[in-house]
Amino acid sequence: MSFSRVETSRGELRIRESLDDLSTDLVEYISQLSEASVKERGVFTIALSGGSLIGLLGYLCFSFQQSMPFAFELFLRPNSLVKLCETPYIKTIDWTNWYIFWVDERVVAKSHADSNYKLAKDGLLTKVNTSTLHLFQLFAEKQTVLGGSIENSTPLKVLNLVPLQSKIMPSCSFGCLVPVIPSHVHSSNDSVSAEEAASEYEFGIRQLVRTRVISVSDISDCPKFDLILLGMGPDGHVASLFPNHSALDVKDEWVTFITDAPKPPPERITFTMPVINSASTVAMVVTGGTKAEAVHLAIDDVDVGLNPSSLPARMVLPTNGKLVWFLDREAASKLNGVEFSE
Ligand SMILES: O=C1O[C@H](COP(=O)(O)O)[C@@H](O)[C@H](O)[C@H]1O
Repeated sequence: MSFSRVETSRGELRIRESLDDLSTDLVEYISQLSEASVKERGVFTIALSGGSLIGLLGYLCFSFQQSMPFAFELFLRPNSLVKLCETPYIKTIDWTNWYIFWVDERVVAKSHADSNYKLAKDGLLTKVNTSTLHLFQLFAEKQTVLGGSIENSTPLKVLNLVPLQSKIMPSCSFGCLVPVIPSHVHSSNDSVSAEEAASEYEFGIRQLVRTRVISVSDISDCPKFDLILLGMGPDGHVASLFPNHSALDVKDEWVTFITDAPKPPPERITFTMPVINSASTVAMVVTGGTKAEAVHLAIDDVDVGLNPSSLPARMVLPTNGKLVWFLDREAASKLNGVEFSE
């Protein structure tokens, strides 16, 4: 089985043979959502989880770097334009219009190895910024040699970087060149208690809903993120919503806190289930055989027992949005009716 895509009552299943294929598919999916959202509303609001998910997003940076050599080819031989405009080379992401949030955060310093912010910063945000910085530096060097001006550089236009350039580096000062705009990165306060961090984080989100950076749900007052990316633990927890925990019952808050997570560290803040289920799209990204049983219980038509909160992942079902599962072969191995060829 190389790739299987199945519609179920528990969302769309996208099952890939290898982690590489899964990562490519996930990144392609995110860039399509980002493009559609930026076209429609001018922004893309994405909430990240921590854990193994972040490693799978690395291709977001790679696909960007991959386009660079072709940009150079175009720069030196303008008639290669057609080739560069073909996918996947034109597939770039409008990072400046991304607004980034965290679905959950561990209450530790931002520099701590357990911090979900640090994980995404090191594994994604810094890499994106470094790639772009290199791209601009290389173009600028070439332009100087050829006596041109970087402002009119065709590669920048083709790679859709001209708006970025005028927005954040009108003076061509590379020092401040970062495509992911720092003020669009909304992480929680790491110097206060879990309770305060949750309420501050919710307050910040409320401001952005008020100014319509984040949309509002059509059926409640909840924020409607364009995309919420969720991982899942082997126990079926999502975000920092653990099985049978009272945080699963919180309905009147957007962000809550816990001090007794069964998985360390114990203190965490997390989006509540109503916020998760108000997103336009929720992507559940699950890999590895240790999660196969939870995947089966969360997706298949089975009786999970009396209490739905025994499996938080099964409670994820956007009310007015889309649920998509990105699974590798191992994670999908216990699903009913999915056949794998050798
Ligand atoms: O503790 C957490 O765990 C989940 C799942 O992590 P994984 O490493 O098993 O993929 C993660 O989604 C969540 O953000 C994190 O805080």
